Amino acid sequence: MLLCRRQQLLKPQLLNPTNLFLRRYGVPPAVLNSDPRLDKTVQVTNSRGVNIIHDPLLSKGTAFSIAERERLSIRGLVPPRCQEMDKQLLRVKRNLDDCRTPLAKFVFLAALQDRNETLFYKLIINHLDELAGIIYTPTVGLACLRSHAIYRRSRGMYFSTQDRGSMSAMVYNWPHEEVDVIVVTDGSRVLGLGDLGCNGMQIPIGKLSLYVAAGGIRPRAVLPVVLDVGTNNQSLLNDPLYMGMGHPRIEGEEYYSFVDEWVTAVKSRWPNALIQFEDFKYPHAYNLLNKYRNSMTCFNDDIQSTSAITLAGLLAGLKARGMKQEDLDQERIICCGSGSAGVGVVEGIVDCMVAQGRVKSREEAYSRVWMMDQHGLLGNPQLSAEAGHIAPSNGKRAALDELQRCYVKKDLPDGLTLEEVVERVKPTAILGLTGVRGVFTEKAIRTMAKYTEKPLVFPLSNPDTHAECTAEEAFKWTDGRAIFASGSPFEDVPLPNGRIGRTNQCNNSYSFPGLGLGITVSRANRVTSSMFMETARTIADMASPSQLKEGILFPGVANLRDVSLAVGTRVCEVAYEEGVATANLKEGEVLSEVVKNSMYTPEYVPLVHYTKY
Ligand SMILES: NC(=O)C1=CN([C@@H]2O[C@H](COP(=O)(O)OP(=O)(O)OC[C@H]3O[C@@H](n4cnc5c(N)ncnc54)[C@H](OP(=O)(O)O)[C@@H]3O)[C@@H](O)[C@H]2O)C=CC1
Ligand SMILES: CC(=O)C(=O)O
Ligand SMILES: [Mg+2]
Repeated sequence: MLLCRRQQLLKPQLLNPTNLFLRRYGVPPAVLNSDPRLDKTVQVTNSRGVNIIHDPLLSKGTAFSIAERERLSIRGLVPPRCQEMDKQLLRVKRNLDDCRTPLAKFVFLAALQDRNETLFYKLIINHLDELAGIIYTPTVGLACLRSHAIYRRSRGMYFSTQDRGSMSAMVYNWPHEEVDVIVVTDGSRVLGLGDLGCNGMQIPIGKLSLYVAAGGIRPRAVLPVVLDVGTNNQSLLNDPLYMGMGHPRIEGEEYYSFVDEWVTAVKSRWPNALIQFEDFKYPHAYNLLNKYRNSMTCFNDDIQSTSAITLAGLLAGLKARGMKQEDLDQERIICCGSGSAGVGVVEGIVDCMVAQGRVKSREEAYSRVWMMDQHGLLGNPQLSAEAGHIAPSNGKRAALDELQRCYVKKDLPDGLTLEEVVERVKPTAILGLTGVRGVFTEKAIRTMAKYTEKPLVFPLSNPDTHAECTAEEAFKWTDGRAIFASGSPFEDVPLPNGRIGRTNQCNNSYSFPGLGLGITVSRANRVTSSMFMETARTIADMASPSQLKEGILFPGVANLRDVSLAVGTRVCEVAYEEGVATANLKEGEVLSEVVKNSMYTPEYVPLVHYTKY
């Protein structure tokens, strides 16, 4: 039954409309020839009539030409005047501006995406700076919290505990044959908002919207997925509108075999698709990454691409202070948060220090980083006992895993507070990956600024309400000297002396779209560690000297497409250098051009109806 449906689907293709093609596909040349856009490519579809209007990947709203209306049987089904995209953009932007709240804008944009993806992406790309904060953090966080209340229409695929044993059939319910990128979450740690169960679906949708808008992946080749393994969020379980499974999360072997069934199903239909694991709680995030990274094309966004952009921030931060990128080992870095993102980030920093060759060993690199969790510093329990304290590791804290143990400081008492650690360590950089507002206290930041001329203050948690401190606080507590980067966007801060405290957004949205682009174009069969380090280096080199002088570390969000092109090209090169690329390059092809030309741009192309008899 499912296979029959699959066979019925004709893969829409972009083809050159030569006469031969027209004859082969039986489209009356007279109709096609009257289309003024025949010099462009055409898109062939087996849909017609109202189905075209209701298909967001095909619909053009009022922009169907008269010839198209004729040949697609939609004459009379749309208003008479053909309006090109510029008029449509004017209308949707006005409507968007009329929305009073960010959440209302989110709902409006989601509805537009569900009606007409071409127009949606054109609008997003034209106003990336303004709209990234709606379709992505911070507003997407609010949308996740309220997802069960604002739900309008389904997007993506849900695999739940009631689907065990059926997943390899279910994947054929997805209507598109080609899938390049899948973003999957189990909703267990959505941004800094905790367990939101299947409401977490807004995250894969938002990430994939950036894959398309910034990374140039084709809209029909992306698939957002939620694995609904239950939720431990009691208020969602109690809410009659909640749409997910109404039981607590499955754990242990049951959980891992559920994910395994899903992975097997997805790989059976789309063996080459890139899978991005997103917002899985610790330690599932690491366990899944370690289980699959060596056998398929996948990565964990929170662990690996967060590491890339944070490393980029530190490398650019060195240059902003007149140092060299190779001076990374000179930094003293406190990382608040030793979960998925925190450990991923510090591992990336250590990898880079080792690669730069200024430290003699990995152990020496560890000594430049101090890790904290909610119980304080990962330190030496024996020293706590000597100081008369009960160390958190003595009951309060779950046992540290292998990676976390590398960062334990033998010379400092376990469980020291941030203020105490800052006083002893005199850090040059402080990273926040806790998901907790207020972790960067005034005392800690002021003490840091006492010892460091230009402290790097990076409250990286999302959404903005969960950032460890605000931009205003960071600049106030450092007398305007901080170099500031946050996970969610903050406005620049006017300083008393007429200067402006520049803010940077340090979010994995700078890295994953380009990574996906490079991996897709090269058809890499593995995602390698070097891809992340090279992503960091590429982004770290993008700010101009004058921007760096002002404390600007990265190009603005409006330039995400350029960033993704640069990252995509470098990742593609790495894929060929490391022998994991499977796409054949033609003699004389320039990689940057290949990557650039492969990027999707939202334009209407003439539609041609064709049914295979
Ligand atoms: N900017 C970006 O691009 C990204 C930002 N993030 C953000 O990072 C945050 C954390 O994500 P993730 O690592 O996956 O989450 P985890 O739940 O895996 O880890 C959270 C960590 O923070 C620690 N923590 C909690 N409270 C405090 C506190 N008061 N002081 C110090 N540490 C504390 C926890 O300690 P304990 O184990 O003791 O509870 C744990 O180690 C989220 O808010 C997320 O939005 C994530 C990915 C990308
Ligand atoms: C940005 C991101 O991936 C997170 O906050 O989880
Ligand atoms: Mg995430």
